[in-house]
Amino acid sequence: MSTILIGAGGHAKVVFEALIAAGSDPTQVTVRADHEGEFMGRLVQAPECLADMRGTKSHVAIGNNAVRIRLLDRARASGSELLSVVHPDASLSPSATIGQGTFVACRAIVSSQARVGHGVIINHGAIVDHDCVIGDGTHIAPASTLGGAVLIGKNVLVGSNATILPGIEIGDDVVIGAGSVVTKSIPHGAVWIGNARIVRE
Ligand SMILES: CC(=O)SCCNC(=O)CCNC(=O)[C@H](O)C(C)(C)COP(=O)(O)OP(=O)(O)OC[C@H]1O[C@@H](n2cnc3c(N)ncnc32)[C@H](O)[C@@H]1OP(=O)(O)O
Repeated sequence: MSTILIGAGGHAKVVFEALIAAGSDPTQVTVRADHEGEFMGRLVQAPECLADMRGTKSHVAIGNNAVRIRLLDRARASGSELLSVVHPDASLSPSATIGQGTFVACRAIVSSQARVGHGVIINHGAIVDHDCVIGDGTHIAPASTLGGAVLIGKNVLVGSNATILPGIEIGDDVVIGAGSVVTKSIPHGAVWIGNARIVRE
């Protein structure tokens, strides 16, 4: 069965190399995007091929959460089997689950009984500790750390190197700035930037 990588930007390069590292036959991987040109030494095909995707596996490799979910829904509706990609140097607990079309990058850790939704990115070196739940279309950016039993909604961006303390709940459509330390639960749609202040001296 041929594999279609949808996207030809920076995130797609990472997913492409992970696919190959995980054992996919490079000759069976085609790259489709809304611009033609070269991608990692191969030609990009125009996206009209997405109209009928029966008999294919596909992975949407686009960093923007909303665009990724839109194209993932389209690929599914066109009959494609949504492929999850786990880099062989990621650590995925046998008791964790990941949804369709999710990507787990090199050196990421998804720990015991974590539940990761569809179309999620767990990027390089991110830690999703035990019992975390991550909603569809969320991106856990490189080197960020979720303590145990953190609950994260849909379409969330956890910026690079952010830390979320254990048991915190994050609503849908939240953005957490790079390097932030999240010490309180965050409601839907909010933006959290920065670190906790001193509360005792
Ligand atoms: C492989 C990859 O690259 S994966 C990519 C992962 N992406 C990321 O990690 C990026 C996460 N995004 C951020 O951190 C962004 O800065 C956001 C979303 C939090 C804020 O973006 P914007 O709304 O555009 O805010 P803007 O850039 O206008 O900054 C507003 C203020 O917050 C400050 N600020 C922005 N981000 C941060 C941050 N992470 N930490 C501390 N301060 C910040 C800015 O300096 C600015 O301060 P000022 O008003 O004193 O000048």
